[in-house]
Amino acid sequence: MITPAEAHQLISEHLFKPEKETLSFEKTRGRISAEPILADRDLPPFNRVTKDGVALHTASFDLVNREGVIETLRAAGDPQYRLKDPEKAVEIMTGSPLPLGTDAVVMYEEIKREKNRILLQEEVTPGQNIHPQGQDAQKGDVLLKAGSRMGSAEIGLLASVGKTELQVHSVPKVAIVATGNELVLPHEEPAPHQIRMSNVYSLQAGLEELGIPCSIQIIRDDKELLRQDLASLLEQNDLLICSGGVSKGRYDYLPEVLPELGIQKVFHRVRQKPGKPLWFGADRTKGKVVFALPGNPASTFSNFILYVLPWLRKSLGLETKAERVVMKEHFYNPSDLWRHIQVKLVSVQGQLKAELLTGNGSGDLVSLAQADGLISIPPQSAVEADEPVAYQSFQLIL
Ligand SMILES: Nc1nc2c(c(=O)[nH]1)N[C@H]1C(S)=C(S)[C@@H](COP(=O)(O)OP(=O)(O)OC[C@H]3O[C@@H](n4cnc5c(N)ncnc54)[C@H](O)[C@@H]3O)O[C@H]1N2
Ligand code: MOO
Repeated sequence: MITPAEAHQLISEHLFKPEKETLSFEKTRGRISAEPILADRDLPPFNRVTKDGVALHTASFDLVNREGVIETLRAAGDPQYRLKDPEKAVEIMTGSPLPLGTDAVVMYEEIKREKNRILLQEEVTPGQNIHPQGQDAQKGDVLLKAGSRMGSAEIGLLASVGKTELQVHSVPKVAIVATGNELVLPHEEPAPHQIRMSNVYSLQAGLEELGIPCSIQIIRDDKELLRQDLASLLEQNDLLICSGGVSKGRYDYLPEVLPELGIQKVFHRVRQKPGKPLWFGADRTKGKVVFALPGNPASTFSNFILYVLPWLRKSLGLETKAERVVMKEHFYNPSDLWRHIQVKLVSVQGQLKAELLTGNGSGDLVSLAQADGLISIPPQSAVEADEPVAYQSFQLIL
């Protein structure tokens, strides 16, 4: 049996090779850019007024008596105005270009006003309430490097620079496969010996959070059916994520059927709990990869987090950050397997610490829903309270 580190090494030798594709900017959520995003003009594009009030020229306006007259009114969206009489002021709105011939804006709250006459209540400094042209970025500046993940803020940025189409890395076509005769659909009433399938929906939701669409297929524990259905799924997809049917059971056919379909086994079984029976295989010539995850809910989910996600990250050219978290309490792992333990992050005197969740083993989906992530403890080793340990968050950011 191989170690988790050896499994990671082997997985990284069979990465998906993304191509470049162009998407409309609103559709890029979760995707990784394949080109830099440049400022198409200075940001802000003009000296932008940041308060509703009046613009004036500090050297010409009567700042001794702090009084003067409003020459005109301009709204945001009006072309830039040029002050005609330097001793006067322009009534101006947030978002307008600063009128030529003025160098400060006084907000309404600091003005007393009678018709067109104004009396300033406070000192005025040149440059106040002005967001200078090009202060955030200059035309041609790189705002986001190629390889950036498109989230909500990034999509707003694309809109602001008029980048309505973006080259991104393609993502693998993914099918999620549930196997098992005991499984029924979530809306069905299970017989006493049946269970509602849940794993595939966790995986689907996880992939969707990453901007990766997928299909779901349920296949009964029937060798011939598996052969047929998997063959057609392998035709149409780059990645299959199976859940269940990889252990020692009489009906655990995947390790036998997948190689018959050209998916060579890279490894089966990892020295870890949960998720020991993890099976990974690939068809190098066709560039297909299969993760067959053990069916217990906690095993499926932890293997997805610990192996499938890093595979996706590496395939898309993203680094995986090695996270660490401080333990709240002591833990000893007496077994010869790596233990991946669900933890909840709790605040202890202002510091986040990992509290162990003692669920009911790999089949326990209830404790999984309370966990924030997993810590990994090597075999026959202890971690003490306040000691940092390897941590993998359940937050599915690629
Ligand atoms: N003789 C041995 N038996 C088992 C071993 C072993 O080493 N020797 N390993 C155990 C471990 S560890 C795990 S984990 C499981 C993995 O088994 P399978 O991958 O073959 O999974 P199944 O037997 O099909 O299902 C296990 C369990 O999970 C439930 N399940 C399956 N699919 C779903 C789904 N989509 N949603 C919710 N729950 C699902 C299934 O009903 C079973 O209860 O094998 C041990 N056995
Ligand atoms: O490795 Mo299994 O996941 O303990 O139940």
